[in-house]
Amino acid sequence: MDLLSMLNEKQQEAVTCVDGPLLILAGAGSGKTRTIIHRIAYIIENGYAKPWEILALTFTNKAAGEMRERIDSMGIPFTSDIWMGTFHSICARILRIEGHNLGFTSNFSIYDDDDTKRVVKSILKDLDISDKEFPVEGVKSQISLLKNNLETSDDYLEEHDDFEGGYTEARIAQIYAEYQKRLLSSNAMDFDDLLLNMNILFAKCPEVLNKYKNRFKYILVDEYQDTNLSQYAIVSKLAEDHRNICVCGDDDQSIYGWRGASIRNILEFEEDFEDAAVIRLEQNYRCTKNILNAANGVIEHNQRRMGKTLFTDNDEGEKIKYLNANSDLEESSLISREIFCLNEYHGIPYSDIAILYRTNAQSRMLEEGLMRRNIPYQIVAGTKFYDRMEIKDILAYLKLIVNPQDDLALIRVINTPKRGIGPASVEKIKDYAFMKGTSMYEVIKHIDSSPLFKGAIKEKLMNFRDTIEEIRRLPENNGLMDIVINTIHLSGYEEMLKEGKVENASNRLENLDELVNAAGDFESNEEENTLEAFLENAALVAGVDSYDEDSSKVLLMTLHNAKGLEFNIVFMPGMEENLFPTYRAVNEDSEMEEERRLCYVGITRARKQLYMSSAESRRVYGRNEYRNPSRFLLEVPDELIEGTNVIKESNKEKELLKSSIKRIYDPYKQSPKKTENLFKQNNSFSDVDLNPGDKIDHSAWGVGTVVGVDGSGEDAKVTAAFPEIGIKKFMAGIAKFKKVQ
Ligand SMILES: Nc1ncnc2c1ncn2[C@@H]1O[C@H](COP(=O)(O)OP(=O)(O)OP(=O)(O)O)[C@@H](O)[C@H]1O
Ligand SMILES: [Mg+2]
Repeated sequence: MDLLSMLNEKQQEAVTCVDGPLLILAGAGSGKTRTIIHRIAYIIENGYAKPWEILALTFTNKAAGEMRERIDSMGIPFTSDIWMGTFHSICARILRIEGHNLGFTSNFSIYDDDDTKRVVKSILKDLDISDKEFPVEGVKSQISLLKNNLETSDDYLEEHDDFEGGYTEARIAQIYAEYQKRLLSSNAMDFDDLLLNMNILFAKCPEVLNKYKNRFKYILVDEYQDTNLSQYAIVSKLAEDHRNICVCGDDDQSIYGWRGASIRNILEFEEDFEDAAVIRLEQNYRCTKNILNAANGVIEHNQRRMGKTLFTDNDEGEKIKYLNANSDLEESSLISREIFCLNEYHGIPYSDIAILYRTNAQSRMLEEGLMRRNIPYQIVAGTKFYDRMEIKDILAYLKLIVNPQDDLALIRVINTPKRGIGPASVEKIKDYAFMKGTSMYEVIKHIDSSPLFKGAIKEKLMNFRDTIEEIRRLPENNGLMDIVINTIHLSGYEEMLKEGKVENASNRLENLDELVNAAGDFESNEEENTLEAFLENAALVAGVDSYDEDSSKVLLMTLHNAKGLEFNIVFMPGMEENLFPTYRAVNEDSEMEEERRLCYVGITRARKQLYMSSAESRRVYGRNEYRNPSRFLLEVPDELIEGTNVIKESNKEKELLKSSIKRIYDPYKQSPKKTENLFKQNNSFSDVDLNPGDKIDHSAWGVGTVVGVDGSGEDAKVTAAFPEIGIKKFMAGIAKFKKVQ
């Protein structure tokens, strides 16, 4: 197959200059992902490397699956041997083989968000730290940020072991160290550990690093603008000898700064890899002219850009349609009516249509609108099927039989279904295991000969042990699907649900059926179809990995989840100030630029037609709030956007609208002083009396919990924890926040 004929000249150049560092820097829809796919095929076909000598990192597992399929369809053999996946899944794979160097066995568990929170909670309890002072969510994000910036718990503890140097930091250091200790003794890693431990492993065991340096002759990274320091460190170490690293990205699409991703990685690639070739792709193949120009018009308002030009030979296409609604309810009706018409009168399949929104909370209203018109839809959510309670319970049984050291899994299942083993007994087992330096299951396993329990409770524990041992024997003569079916049965879970005493029992039974199906699919489709591999997949697969494109349903997802994807028709609802851009960004230039990049990502997902909409009032925290249209709407050049018959403004009114928006945000650009006054005026941030435990809404960091207050009045120093952001300190008199009830 002629691999080059389907590419333009620049793309061909990017595919054929195989050796040495290469940065493909290009705007949306210019074929970066396509170029990566062809480059891999080219490398293999021309004998530069075998499939198993190539490492390709993608942003989602779904993207990796699609890449593999595409390469396969080009007639390239052994594509399943290419190391292709997300950073997390590739690291998990390597750590299964090499983790013993760090004290993990190959069957370590992967803890998700919820598991992580449970561990933090129990540490706070054991160390007698109040979760009012250190909210679980805040501690969790703080640890995550430290990990992604390559701060190990040992280093951090060393730097902050002394309370004089900062109470909060010292406490966090203590919790972080204990957290790592517990994960290690449970033979478990959280998501960030997969990356951090990989770095620690490379630093600690040069021979392991060398092994993988030699194995991966070519490294390719898609969506490079959203890698964090920890990820960057992994690829740059792997590539430091041969330097055959090709990264592609778009600085204008960097949207994960809030999660620790660093645009620095793309900005400084040329410094990190001297004499790197840089190829710019300038032709967009995805969007109509109008859509592309609208996207360009918006992103131009950002200051911090590397600067790119992007053109398309595609048709001009339709103008962008703006729907203006009275309320969020009306917005959802307008959107579903439009979708209904597109399908009914224009024959557009539902699966061509996507609704992309800023926050998950917007989906409920949109869903209701679609339901009213019987429009089939599918939500691609960040929360996963595997997050449901019943699914997690059964997976915990499976995790426990794979990794008996996993205390968290044990605690989850020991009394689910109810077996009369109460918290006091669990605590007793935990303490005893701690004293003996062993796992809780190990204690239960030898409960017969243990003096720890007597009588009825001993019997109950022995029964539980027998159940687990029976489940443990399942893999000896059962395939994956039968293991799952039998676990649901033997654990007593099925009976519990069938008795109907649990809320939503029938729904949960259906979900468990779905889990059985998932196991069945995995068993027949995956080459490595072991229970271990299934559990790993369940831990790492995200909602966005599992949606079905062929299902003839409208897709709903957040703008963040839509990265890298394309749809014929895109709706962007909620184009309002304080929603998109989020209110957190209004006073913070760098956050505003990230919001604008997110808008650019949204617009450029559309191939043929884009709708944007806003509501004049929206229910927020149970109150109706008056809304102003988003500044991003007005940044779309006038000639590219049109109202439909539902648009209410006359041109004159539109002008008024525009000037009202200017009034809202122009002062922010002027002097900081003015901004502050304006903020105070608009939001009535008056003097507030704060105490630890109070919830506040901060202009930049969102809703958080006050951890400490030092001093009083305007000069008081406030320490507060913000989910996803971490612990922040600020002066009460200067910061912009309000107390929330
Ligand atoms: N040379 C080409 N000829 C025809 N179509 C192309 C060409 N290059 C890319 N395309 C098509 O353009 C669309 C966008 O390509 P691709 O998804 O690779 O872009 P991208 O740069 O990765 O976009 P994003 O920044 O959104 O990730 C795809 O449908 C792709 O098949
Ligand atoms: Mg792409």
